[in-house]
Amino acid sequence: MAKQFVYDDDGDEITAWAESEAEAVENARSELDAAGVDLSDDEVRDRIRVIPSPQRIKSSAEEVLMDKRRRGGIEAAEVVESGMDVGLGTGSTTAWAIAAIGWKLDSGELEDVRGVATSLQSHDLARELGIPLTDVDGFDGLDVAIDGADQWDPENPHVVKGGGASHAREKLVDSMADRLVVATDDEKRSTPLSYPVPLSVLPESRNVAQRWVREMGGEPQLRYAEQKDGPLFTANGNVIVDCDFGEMDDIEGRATELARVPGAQEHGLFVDMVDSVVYGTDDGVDHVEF
Ligand SMILES: O=C[C@H](O)[C@H](O)[C@H](O)COP(=O)(O)O
Repeated sequence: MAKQFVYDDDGDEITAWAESEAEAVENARSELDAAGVDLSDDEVRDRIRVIPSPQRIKSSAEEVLMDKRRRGGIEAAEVVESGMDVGLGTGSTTAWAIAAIGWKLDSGELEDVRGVATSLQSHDLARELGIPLTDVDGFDGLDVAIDGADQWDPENPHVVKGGGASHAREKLVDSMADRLVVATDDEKRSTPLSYPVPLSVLPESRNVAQRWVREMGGEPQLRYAEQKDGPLFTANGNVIVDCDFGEMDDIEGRATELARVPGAQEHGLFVDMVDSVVYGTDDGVDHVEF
């Protein structure tokens, strides 16, 4: 995980990013010297916190560090209260929500929160931040889930998810929550939704699935891995067909059709599941409630 040093002196914020604590102290030292601030190494270490590392997330470093995603994620964590059981989503925006929950537990602002991760990467981030974790078998339901979106609709409680191939476990965890809060940014807003829908299928059904999607009027694309030959495999050993239908006016109809594809495991349409959207903008954060 990456480290961030934060120092706020009368509203002047000094930040130094690094991959290790030693590097963070060193970077912080040069920032502090330049600003003429005198802090001991121990004081510097006290102000270093864990932040999401771009290497562990599908998105590029630029996306992970994008201000509006960071703002959206951190603000979304405000819904978490002490004693809650929380679904922890996946992606560059939710990573900031997970980080913010960890910081609040560390400072004592939150107590007795348990998380259920929607992916290995969210599990590892939460563990490093000291968030107690369990799995779906430990619960009948969760108080809230915070998750990202590849596209969201400001007029309807639906999102497209699965850009990071984690939509199956996300749907399981998110559907268990009394409230699903989507953490995102204003650039992913669209009415109607039109983002290609990820459909995870058994590897053997990849060609059949693509034929079915073409017959539905969609344009299928098998998702290929980076730094590995051939298709990308999900955490459960399935492959992904991204299905481009253009604008989806009948989202319930699309969801039903996709679920019928032979060998389909899960699709990335989250229909009627969203309770709130918290989205970062160029100059702040906004909310939509459903
Ligand atoms: O499979 C990945 C998830 O559905 C993510 O929540 C989604 O791709 C959004 O991720 P990000 O916030 O990185 O754009």
